[in-house]
Amino acid sequence: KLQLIEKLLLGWICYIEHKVIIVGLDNAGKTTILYQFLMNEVVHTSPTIGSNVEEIILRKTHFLMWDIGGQETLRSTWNTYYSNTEFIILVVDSTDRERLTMTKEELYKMLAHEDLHNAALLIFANKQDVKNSMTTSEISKFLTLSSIKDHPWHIQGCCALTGEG
Ligand SMILES: Nc1nc2c(ncn2[C@@H]2O[C@H](COP(=O)(O)OP(=O)(O)OP(=O)(O)O)[C@@H](O)[C@H]2O)c(=O)[nH]1
Ligand SMILES: [Mg+2]
Repeated sequence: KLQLIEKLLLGWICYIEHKVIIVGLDNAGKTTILYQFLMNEVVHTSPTIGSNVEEIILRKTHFLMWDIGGQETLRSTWNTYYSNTEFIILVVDSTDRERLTMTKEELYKMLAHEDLHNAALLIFANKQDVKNSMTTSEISKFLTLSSIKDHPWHIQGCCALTGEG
């Protein structure tokens, strides 16, 4: 039988909010993914100026999800969101071959930031519904994910419009 103090502790642990940041270049689908998570719906989005923040509860675990605008002028502000971040979700537009180099630069800049040294990384290869989009393994190779040893990471193909992945 749990002692009162253990019950209190357990309740408190379940209530702790885990901070998640959703980053990636503009038009990658970050806001679409956030609201697909939250409401299982495709919302009409416009480019995010600043950020959106929503609380999502999955299996009694609370996540505070920060969806940050990806336009070039906003990228220099990403680091103001880093403190206490446990999970980084990097959204890649799998149709945008030209800008994958830019994504790679942003990724490694982020991973080198001291405020993120304990964060785990999830990469969404979004827009898998589009014909001829890059596969997760192509993206993984291009981003040299296998070289990342100091952060746990995972790459997942998805389509924010259907919620697949
Ligand atoms: N075909 C397809 N289109 C998508 C998908 N996900 C998002 N989109 C579209 O991509 C466009 C940009 O989506 P947003 O979610 O606004 O992109 P964002 O990453 O939040 O962009 P910023 O806020 O500017 O950083 C929208 O027109 C979406 O409908 C997807 O999986 N497949
Ligand atoms: Mg957005």
